[in-house]
Amino acid sequence: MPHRSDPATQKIGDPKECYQVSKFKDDKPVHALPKPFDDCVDDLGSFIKIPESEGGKNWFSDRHAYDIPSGDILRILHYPPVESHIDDIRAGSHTDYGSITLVFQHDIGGLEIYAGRSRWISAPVIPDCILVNLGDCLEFWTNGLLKSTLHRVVFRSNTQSLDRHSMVYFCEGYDIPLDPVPSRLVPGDEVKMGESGKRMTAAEHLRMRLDASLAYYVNR
Ligand SMILES: O=C(O)CCC(=O)C(=O)O
Ligand SMILES: [Fe+2]
Repeated sequence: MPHRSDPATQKIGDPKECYQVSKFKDDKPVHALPKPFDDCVDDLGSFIKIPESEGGKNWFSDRHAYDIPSGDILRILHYPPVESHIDDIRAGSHTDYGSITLVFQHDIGGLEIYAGRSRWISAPVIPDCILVNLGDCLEFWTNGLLKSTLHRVVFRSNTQSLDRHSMVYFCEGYDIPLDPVPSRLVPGDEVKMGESGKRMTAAEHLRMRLDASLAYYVNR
């Protein structure tokens, strides 16, 4: 089913295809968190200064432990070349839904990050580098101190006729409330409520965003 990254404005889906791998279970192959993520979650906890009595530097890694349920996905993307296209967009503007996203680009660029005031800046392909995007859950957990990055993928005139490939690892929480973390650096302690009347969780947020991006096709 075509996927609309920007369901509010896109009529048809993104001109792209992808293959997604979720965590394997019960002795079937499993995907551990990529090393860069493992290496940085503890630092994030220290940076936010969560008291040790409240989970401290392990606050984030505890919520991304491998053996608890999560919606983690490895998405393998192929953006085919197009002869003529309606607009210049290979993937519509969107934020990612989870905590952080690791983007592995290869050769063909096109990823752009929204810099405010209608300006988009290019996130070029840097050899051997992984681009890290912050997602919605991190914005909720830090009550807006860290921003979920609006981004998109565009055609470049010199590479429009070429295939583009990328791999993206989405770190998603699951049954984890999206309340602000207990830190003096994070303003407010308001609890975010979900549609069920219970505290909104990362899984519920993920479901809502996925439903919104696919609703057009389901309701047609
Ligand atoms: O292909 C890329 O470089 C980014 C893709 C992306 O932002 C996404 O799938 O959420
Ligand atoms: Fe994205």
